[in-house]
Amino acid sequence: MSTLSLFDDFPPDIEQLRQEINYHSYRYYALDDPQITDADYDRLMQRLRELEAQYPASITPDSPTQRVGAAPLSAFQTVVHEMPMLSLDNAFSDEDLLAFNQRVQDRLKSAEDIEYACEVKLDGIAVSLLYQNGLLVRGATRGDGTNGEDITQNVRTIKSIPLRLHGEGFPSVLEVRGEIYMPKAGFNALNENARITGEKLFVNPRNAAAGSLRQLDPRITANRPLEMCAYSVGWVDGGELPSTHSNVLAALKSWGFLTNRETQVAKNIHEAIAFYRRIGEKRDALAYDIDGIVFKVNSRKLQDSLGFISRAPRWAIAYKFPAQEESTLLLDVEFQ
Ligand SMILES: NC(=O)c1cnc(OC2CCCC2)nc1N
Repeated sequence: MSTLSLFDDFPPDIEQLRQEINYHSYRYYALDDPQITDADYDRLMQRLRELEAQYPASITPDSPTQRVGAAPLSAFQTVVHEMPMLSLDNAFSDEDLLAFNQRVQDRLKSAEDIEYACEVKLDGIAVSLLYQNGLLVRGATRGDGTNGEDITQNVRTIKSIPLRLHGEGFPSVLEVRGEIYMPKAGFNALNENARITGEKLFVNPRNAAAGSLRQLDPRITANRPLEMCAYSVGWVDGGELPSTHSNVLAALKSWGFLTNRETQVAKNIHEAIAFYRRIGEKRDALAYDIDGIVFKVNSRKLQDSLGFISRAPRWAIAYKFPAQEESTLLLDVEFQ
């Protein structure tokens, strides 16, 4: 059956309604600027569910009604990352950061100021999302950097993860990397509910996010308040990326991803340190846990010439904040 005839048989508003809902999701999650109320959004979703129940053949994998799969998995499959997911070198003082900047300049044989992209370091679970021709085909944990776990069913339930990329100009193969985390408010509500129902409490939002992603039943994951923030690109094919990391983040936002609003470009390492101070002062007021700031050489050409030391890039460093109040760590198997 040709696509044309497929849609000929259904009222055209099913596809149009789907696109309208996806547009409102884009405005809500990527632009943080919704045009309709949550109640109106829910009414549109209810309408789509009714129409798809009437015309089941019209359902597409990227329909917003298809986020929660049915059958729980018996186990997670292993995914081999086409490009290793790297870890980050740490800095614990201004001196460490200045030394990092000096190493970058020495390596580049340049005394020029280095421009840095400055990002909050979200305290969640690193994840890889693979898109082919704009459709989400795979979600995986970082694992050991080379082998991760296939959690596609679970990432599909997270509303800030687009099932289909928005807009255009994206490469035919695009691997987006980011952090899945649980905002503080969602964590507190989840634990409040667990207290009432006598279920296990989570120690902190990171553990709660890891526990929620580790569920073999996606219906449980679907009920957890998880968000995903994109912060880099891995494997790319069939297209070019912008020349700076900050413009890659802008492109990811235009394609429908949540990117962190605190992100800024520092002209040099001294502005980077000022950014670290400023975010450090507002850390407790942020809606999510962070454990530092990630500084990345903004020029992707310079990133390529700097390369990596074994598993950590020479072009990026995490400047950590002092650990917050130590919580009694319950034994809990976690995703890396
Ligand atoms: N937890 C974060 O928020 C975070 C982690 N990692 C990175 O970038 C790494 C990825 C590959 C080299 C630099 N950025 C982040 N914002």
